[in-house]
Amino acid sequence: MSGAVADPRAARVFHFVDCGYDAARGEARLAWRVDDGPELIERIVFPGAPEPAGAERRAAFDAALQLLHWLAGVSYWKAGLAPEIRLNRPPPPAIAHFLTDVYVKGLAEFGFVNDVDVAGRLSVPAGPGEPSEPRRVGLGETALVALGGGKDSLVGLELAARAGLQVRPWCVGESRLIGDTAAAAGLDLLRIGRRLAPELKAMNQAGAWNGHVPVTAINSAIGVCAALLYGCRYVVFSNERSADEATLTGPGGEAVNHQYSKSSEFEAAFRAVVRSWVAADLEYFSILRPFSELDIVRRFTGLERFHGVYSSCNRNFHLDGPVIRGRWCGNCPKCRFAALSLAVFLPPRRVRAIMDADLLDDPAQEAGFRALCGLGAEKPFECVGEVGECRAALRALSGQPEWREHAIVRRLAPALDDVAMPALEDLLQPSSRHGIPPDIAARMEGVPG
Ligand SMILES: CC(=O)N[C@H]1[C@@H](OP(=O)(O)OP(=O)(O)OC[C@H]2O[C@@H](n3ccc(=O)[nH]c3=O)[C@H](O)[C@@H]2O)O[C@H](CO)[C@@H](O)[C@@H]1O[C@H](C)C(=O)N[C@@H](C)C(=O)N[C@@H](CCC(=O)O)C(=O)O
Ligand SMILES: Nc1ncnc2c1ncn2[C@@H]1O[C@H](COP(=O)(O)OP(=O)(O)OP(=O)(O)O)[C@@H](O)[C@H]1O
Repeated sequence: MSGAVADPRAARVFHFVDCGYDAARGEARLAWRVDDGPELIERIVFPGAPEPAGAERRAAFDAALQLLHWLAGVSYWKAGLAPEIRLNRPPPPAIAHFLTDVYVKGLAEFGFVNDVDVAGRLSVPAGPGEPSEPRRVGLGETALVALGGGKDSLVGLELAARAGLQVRPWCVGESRLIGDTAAAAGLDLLRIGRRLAPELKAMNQAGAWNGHVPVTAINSAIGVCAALLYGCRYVVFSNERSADEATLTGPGGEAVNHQYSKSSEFEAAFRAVVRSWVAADLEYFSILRPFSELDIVRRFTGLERFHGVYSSCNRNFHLDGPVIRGRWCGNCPKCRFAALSLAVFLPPRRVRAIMDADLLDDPAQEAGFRALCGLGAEKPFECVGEVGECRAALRALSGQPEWREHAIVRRLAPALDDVAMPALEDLLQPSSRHGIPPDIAARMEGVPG
């Protein structure tokens, strides 16, 4: 028996057992099993124990919960990479294809780091038929805007509000820092609970496969469930166009993108599945898709009320809470990218006030900044801007008297003469490629940048 723990890598069959919603407790229960091991149960808690109003919305919610069950299974399937998958409800072929794509591309970093062929091990069986006739469920006008504690979602929240959307910020998990950002916006935060199956920890300790998962895909499906429970028409994420750049190219020539489930490819595919499988009048989109990371940072520098509460450092966002004392660890790719990008638009004094450090003047950080700029090292597996953006940012700093003598700028600027990079002005131009509903996109055009 391989079961859930004994030897997690000996898994043969991964079962999608079932999923359900207890409206009295506001709790969704998602269950899987590896071989004949115990059920692995993940719980999602929706505050206020909401119930979907009416039969059509109930049917749409059941479909959304099913979609969440299929997507959240990635955390548990990846632990054993069982070659056979059995589903209590096999998806129609188009959705089986979508799930295969999300698992393979969303686990590309996992596969690369572990040197394991995810696509070769994955087989998602399809059931008969296509998604049924798209249903319309008649939701209210509120926009559920996902918050992640960082600058992107705060710029997204601000933009949505300024474009006239009735915004309701929400997040998955207990992060206090995310709560602080919502408070700084003067808005109540809808906090959705998520408890992974406790057995996963023991499986990891027993040597299960482990690595990065497409967490934004899971959060997106949770957002769609919430929209149906709370009666909101829009599920808004703040994923930037820079998230489309692959982190690196794998040995078979495939793109390995740490941010796959933030990409426009995922967004478009997920939106199509939501429309056909869940509800045709529920809108899922990223409000920041037209913008580069540098443009988002430029916009963020004007939102001073968030500067003392937010953080982009992922050391804040572990399931068991932060693993740092302050808001910035000061020594990771995200902290370095924050320092570099803020510096393009703010003087040293103000960057130091935000991050409590001046990373651009710390020679010990040179290798990390080289990696961001693709100067002899690979782009890191983290949510950072494009290599071209980092180069353009550094080049801009080399022309600014208050930054050009900083150790990192002085050391790396000469290397920029030999590499290609986009012009900063081009990076600050919005793109017209996005999935924002046309009426909202039109209203966004009137919002000052
Ligand atoms: C905070 C963080 O960076 N976590 C990554 C880290 O996990 P760690 O063990 O250090 O801490 P936890 O996040 O608390 O995870 C504990 C274990 O649980 C597994 N797990 C967690 C969430 C989940 O949905 N499924 C899971 O199986 C996890 O594997 C741990 O064993 O390292 C892990 C392994 O590489 C990463 O998987 C953890 O990443 C989290 C899932 C996470 O939330 N990361 C975001 C900060 C993140 O990377 N966001 C991306 C979004 C990209 C996307 O395509 O969605 C980004 O900002 O670019
Ligand atoms: N705990 C969470 N609950 C719901 N949505 C989340 C959560 N964490 C991140 N997100 C959303 O996922 C997307 C990607 O997160 P990301 O970390 O890039 O954004 P951020 O935290 O706003 O900005 P930054 O780039 O500064 O870290 C954003 O839309 C964000 O709102």
